[in-house]
Amino acid sequence: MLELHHVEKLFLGDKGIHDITITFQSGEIYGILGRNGSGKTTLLKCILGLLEVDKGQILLNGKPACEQLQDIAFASADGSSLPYMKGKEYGQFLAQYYPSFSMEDYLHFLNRFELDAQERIASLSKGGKMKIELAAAFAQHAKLILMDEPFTSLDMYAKEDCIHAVLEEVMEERILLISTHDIAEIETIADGCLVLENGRLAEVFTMDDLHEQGEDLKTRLAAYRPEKDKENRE
Ligand SMILES: Nc1ncnc2c1ncn2[C@@H]1O[C@H](COP(=O)(O)OP(=O)(O)OP(=O)(O)O)[C@@H](O)[C@H]1O
Repeated sequence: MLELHHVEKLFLGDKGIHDITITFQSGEIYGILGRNGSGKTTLLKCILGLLEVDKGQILLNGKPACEQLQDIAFASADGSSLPYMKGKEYGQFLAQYYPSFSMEDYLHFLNRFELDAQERIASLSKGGKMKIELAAAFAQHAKLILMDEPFTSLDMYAKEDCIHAVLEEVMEERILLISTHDIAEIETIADGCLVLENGRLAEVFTMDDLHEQGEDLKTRLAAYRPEKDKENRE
């Protein structure tokens, strides 16, 4: 279980995230949605301990998440891999740090994503770099997997592969949080979504509830379109 209690991280000018309280159960996939600048990446970085929170608590299975980094995987479109390494070397590097990292699984995912393990990461395309991140995140066998914009640079086939891999990797003891603007993809895989607006938790819903109400993500998110935009479209 991942619990966030009144989490706050503010940058200059009151930007960041304010008073976020939410709980995710193991076995769940949640989409983190919201307009540009709404706080999605900040939230993920706080959970990962890359940003120190100003207030609040983040607990993974009852203990501070920042003390369990071995159990948290992060795949980001910004790239956290080491570009001067070859794909295979990067896996060997990670295996030294994460006891649960499986080199066999990592190479399996590289192969599945049609990546050459001997190619230098720096020379890969944006989508190629994202695939390295995803392969590393899946191979870490972490209890919590955080993905920041995983679909953005993937082609349609790689998106499909990624979706299948995500679904295969979800297990009872694991939580996946995916920050994304790709609502078609997240609608396919998520159990639920949370929406951030100006750094605050605007709403949380399960996909079952959404569909029972006869809505889809696109219609639900239309409520967050700025008034000016709405007027221009009418
Ligand atoms: N290191 C930082 N210093 C100052 N302000 C920051 C910093 N990081 C983020 N912010 C601000 O905090 C707010 C939330 O940013 P964040 O990157 O979390 O948004 P986001 O929802 O991930 O956006 P996007 O969809 O564009 O990726 C923005 O106003 C951003 O400018």
